[in-house]
Amino acid sequence: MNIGVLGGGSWGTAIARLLSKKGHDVNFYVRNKEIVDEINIKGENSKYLPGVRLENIKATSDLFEAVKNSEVLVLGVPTNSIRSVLEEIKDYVKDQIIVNLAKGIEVDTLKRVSEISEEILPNNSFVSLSGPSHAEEVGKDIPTLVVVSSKDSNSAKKIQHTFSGEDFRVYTNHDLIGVEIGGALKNIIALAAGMSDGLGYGDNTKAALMTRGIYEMSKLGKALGADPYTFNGLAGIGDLIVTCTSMHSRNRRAGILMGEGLTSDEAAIKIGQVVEGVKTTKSAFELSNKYNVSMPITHKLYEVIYEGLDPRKAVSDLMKREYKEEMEEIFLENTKI
Ligand SMILES: NC(=O)C1=CN([C@@H]2O[C@H](COP(=O)(O)OP(=O)(O)OC[C@H]3O[C@@H](n4cnc5c(N)ncnc54)[C@H](O)[C@@H]3O)[C@@H](O)[C@H]2O)C=CC1
Ligand SMILES: O=C(CO)COP(=O)(O)O
Repeated sequence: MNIGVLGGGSWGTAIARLLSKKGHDVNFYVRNKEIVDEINIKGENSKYLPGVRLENIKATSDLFEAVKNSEVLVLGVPTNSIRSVLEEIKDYVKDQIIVNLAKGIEVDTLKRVSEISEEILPNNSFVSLSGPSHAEEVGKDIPTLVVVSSKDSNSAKKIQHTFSGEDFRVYTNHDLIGVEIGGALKNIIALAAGMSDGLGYGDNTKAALMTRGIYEMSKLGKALGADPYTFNGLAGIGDLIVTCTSMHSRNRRAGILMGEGLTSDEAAIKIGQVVEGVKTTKSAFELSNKYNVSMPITHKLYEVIYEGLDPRKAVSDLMKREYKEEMEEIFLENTKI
């Protein structure tokens, strides 16, 4: 199959390699010309995925070239660049299936990536790929399980078969909202878990953040129309575990730096790659207000990032909240768990 992969960061590169190893013809759009040359001449993207050999991938800085003959188009750019990339390609796109890799909620519109795609490319099927999958490990063929979701189950199944391989097992899930919201919100909790590590707190604190974190992710998901059970799966708890515990995680590492005293901007510069959780914290904060969902961790993180609250004070504020029942009645209503 002829596949265009758009976005030459770590995840786009790992996925371009995975698809080319499966025998697909990969046209890889990378904005930076020096990286294009390095991939084509030396078979490496040393800035974003050092030490990983890239073979049979045609990198190009010509967006049209990557789009024109493709049957599937993979979006590997960060969430807040998706709109501008889709606007740029919309006149050349035919009937390709769009596969999104980004995990976030657009900050200006509070839209999920599927909603942005539907707005700009209403006639193209859209599939979201999510789950615990660091590029650094997929680039080394370490066994990984992910999930794909779409409103069109045939497209989801097609992408499941297109991407699955010996070391990369793809499930389908019918709950597109849950899959997208899980992937986006886990980055917020990973920032908080990293911050807890940076402050010198322990495993108890991190386990608490992860457990209460998945609860608030599920609550917002439910309010937005997701099946809360999806948050028990790969796109929910699975991705939350890997992002809160792995040193590959950009969000966790940024959180550690913030716990050590850096601002979110300083931390993001030091990481040198997209830290999606920073903007998603703002999106989720606004969604939780709009839908009247209590999300205390997200709200405290919002205050740390956008209002300069001291992270140690944020933890102490969370500890001093009124005593309550673990699960709210309203959440348990019509919930399968
Ligand atoms: N890195 C990982 O292990 C994983 C990342 N993701 C998600 O994938 C998305 C991309 O993440 P990474 O690859 O880690 O980011 P990254 O920071 O490594 O790379 C982002 C790439 O997008 C390019 N880009 C940004 N705006 C662009 C535009 N308008 N036009 C063309 N290129 C543009 C940048 O130049 C850069 O090459 C994020 O939403 C992230 O949450 C999901 C799963 C795993
Ligand atoms: O989504 C990811 C792993 O599943 C990547 O998370 P980070 O962006 O925090 O590295």
